[in-house]
Amino acid sequence: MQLALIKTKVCATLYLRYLLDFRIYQTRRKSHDCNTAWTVIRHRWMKTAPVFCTRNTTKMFSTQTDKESIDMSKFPVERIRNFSIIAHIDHGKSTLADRLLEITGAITKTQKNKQVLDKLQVERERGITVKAQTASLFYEYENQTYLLNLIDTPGHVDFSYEVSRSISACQGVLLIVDANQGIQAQTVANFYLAFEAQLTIIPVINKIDLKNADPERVENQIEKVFDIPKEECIRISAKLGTNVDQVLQEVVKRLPPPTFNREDPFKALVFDSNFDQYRGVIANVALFGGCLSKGDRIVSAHLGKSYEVNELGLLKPEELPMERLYAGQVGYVIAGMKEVKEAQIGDTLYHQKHPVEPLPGFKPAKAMVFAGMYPMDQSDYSTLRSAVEKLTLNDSSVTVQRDSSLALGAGWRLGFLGLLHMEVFNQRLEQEYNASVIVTAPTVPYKAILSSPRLIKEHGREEITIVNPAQFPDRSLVKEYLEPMVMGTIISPDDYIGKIMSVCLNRRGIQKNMVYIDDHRVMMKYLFPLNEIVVDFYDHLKSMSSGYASFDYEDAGYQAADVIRMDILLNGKPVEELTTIVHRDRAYSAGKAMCERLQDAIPRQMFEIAVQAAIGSKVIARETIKAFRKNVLAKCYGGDITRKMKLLKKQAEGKKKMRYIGTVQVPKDAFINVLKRKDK
Ligand SMILES: Nc1nc2c(ncn2[C@@H]2O[C@H](COP(=O)(O)OP(=O)(O)OP(=O)(O)O)[C@@H](O)[C@H]2O)c(=O)[nH]1
Repeated sequence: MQLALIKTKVCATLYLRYLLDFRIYQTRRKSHDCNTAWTVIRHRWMKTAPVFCTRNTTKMFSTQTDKESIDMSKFPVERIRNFSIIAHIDHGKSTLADRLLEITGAITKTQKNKQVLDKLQVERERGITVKAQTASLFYEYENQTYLLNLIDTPGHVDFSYEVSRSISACQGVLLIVDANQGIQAQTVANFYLAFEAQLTIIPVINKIDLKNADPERVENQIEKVFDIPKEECIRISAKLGTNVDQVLQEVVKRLPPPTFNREDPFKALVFDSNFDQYRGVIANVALFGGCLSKGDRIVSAHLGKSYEVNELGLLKPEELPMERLYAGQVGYVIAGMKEVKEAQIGDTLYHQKHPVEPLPGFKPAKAMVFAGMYPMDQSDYSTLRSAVEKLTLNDSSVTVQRDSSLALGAGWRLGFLGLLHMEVFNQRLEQEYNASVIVTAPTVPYKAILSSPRLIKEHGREEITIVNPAQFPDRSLVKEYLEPMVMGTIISPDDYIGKIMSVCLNRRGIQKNMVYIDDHRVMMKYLFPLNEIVVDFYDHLKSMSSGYASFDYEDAGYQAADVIRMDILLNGKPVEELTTIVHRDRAYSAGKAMCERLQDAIPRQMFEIAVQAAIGSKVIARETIKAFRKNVLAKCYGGDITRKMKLLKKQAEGKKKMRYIGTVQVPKDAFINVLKRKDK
């Protein structure tokens, strides 16, 4: 009795302290935003309250720890919500995810926890999500505990396949739109991914705390472009926490629970996978039926290999081992897989004894950008090889092929999902493995329909894919070349329409559609050859529109193209790494521009350098890099002109000889810089 009295007294004191805290917090922030303040207070309360309160009181303030004891075998599927956050880059997915984790008590609110779901160093530095992360959150709503599985998705076009797989593990999505920037190209692309998967979409307008925020305008855009009534939008500030609690409530109210059955045979979708040095592959899975226990034998549908489950559990976001996972839940599985290639994103897992139809939508990652990668110093080859091997263990979407070049030595030809993917890979090599590499200009995969019986026999088929321009077959051996196309979406303020159209035309873009999404912003659809946009199109678009235009693209298959191979010769010797594939109509201008850029990029040397662009044996452009010239006449004061002429002639002969035997030093960064174009 006395103990109960003490407990009540302490609780009352604490309560008063927190009320006081609440006032102080509000005044300090000079804001009247009760929700934000309440979130902070509630969080502090949650940390101390369980010590003093009875179980019923604690239930009001859900903590993660007491939920760990929940018996998942009895947890009803109706109280599970699987959802994803999708948005244009930088619209605040990771920040909102962090807030949701804080509210549900999965993490504490400290500065260190910024971007908890963005685990890679490059992610935190660049502020982009590269690998999707998952967290299971327990949330208390109307005296019921809900299990909310949040799947954070990457925000860049390069990773749209991962986004599509994450989405297929969900029943609904939060579509985040920045209250200042409004709908951007990637918002549209992500919306359609969710819409086509028939998911419930909750539009969330973020960053309402910004001075230039105009949530009203964004709501109108959402209504116009996506046909979602503007009343359904939730206005939040993920940074301050404003209305974030409402987001969780709406997730519970609006999203349907998964409809999967525990009695069905076990079936799970792999929507992400990571490699752990000590434990092997950790596959993130969503259970579409049945249940999975430790020790079960499972099979991956794509490779048909079988494994024994060593460990499984929930992600909160750290791993929480469990004995079993049930239909409707999302978690991780460790089953002795040695490479991420064994747990490919989109693959299906099933019980060895109960085979099932694989889930639809699986496609192996498709590399869209290829580049050569060589060690800066050939003696570092083996160190770099082990670094590349380790990184590719963790990223199944990178394709690796051995390659070697006269100028750069032994290396690899790597295939990436896109340019950002390639840059991130390089950055990780440098940061995590301290490797320094030379990367050649990226190219896209072309196709050729062969006509030469010899080549058809050699390849065993008529259609071949060419990922290295140096291996581009000659026109005379080919019926037709095909190039990869993409459907691009550009959203921009209408002030820049003229400039954007001329750049798109310059890049062989064909306009397919143009609509106003509000009074000043326009959305344009263009069909582009991938090659034209892969290197620097987005940078140009951004700079010409003062950063306002956004761009996204999706695969649009292959199309016949009149493309040819252009070689670059330095003093008559072809440099394989600079060979490119260009459209015939642009060969002259591209060749001239390449020569000019190389002239700037290659420093003057002791002998003259002829920089030439050639198609077959025909030289189409030429620039000359003048030699350094020692003043051989310095010591001739006055005197006979014939002596001077003799000295100059001797010098010229020496240079000529040197030109044939000397090797041209090409700076390493020239290999990528020469391909960047200047659009007018
Ligand atoms: N003012 C303000 N800034 C915000 C808010 N939410 C996010 N930000 C900021 O916006 C920037 C981008 O936020 P992120 O959460 O990294 O965005 P993201 O969508 O996860 O980005 P990607 O992972 O690259 O797709 C960060 O600098 C955040 O601090 C908000 O509500 N208000």
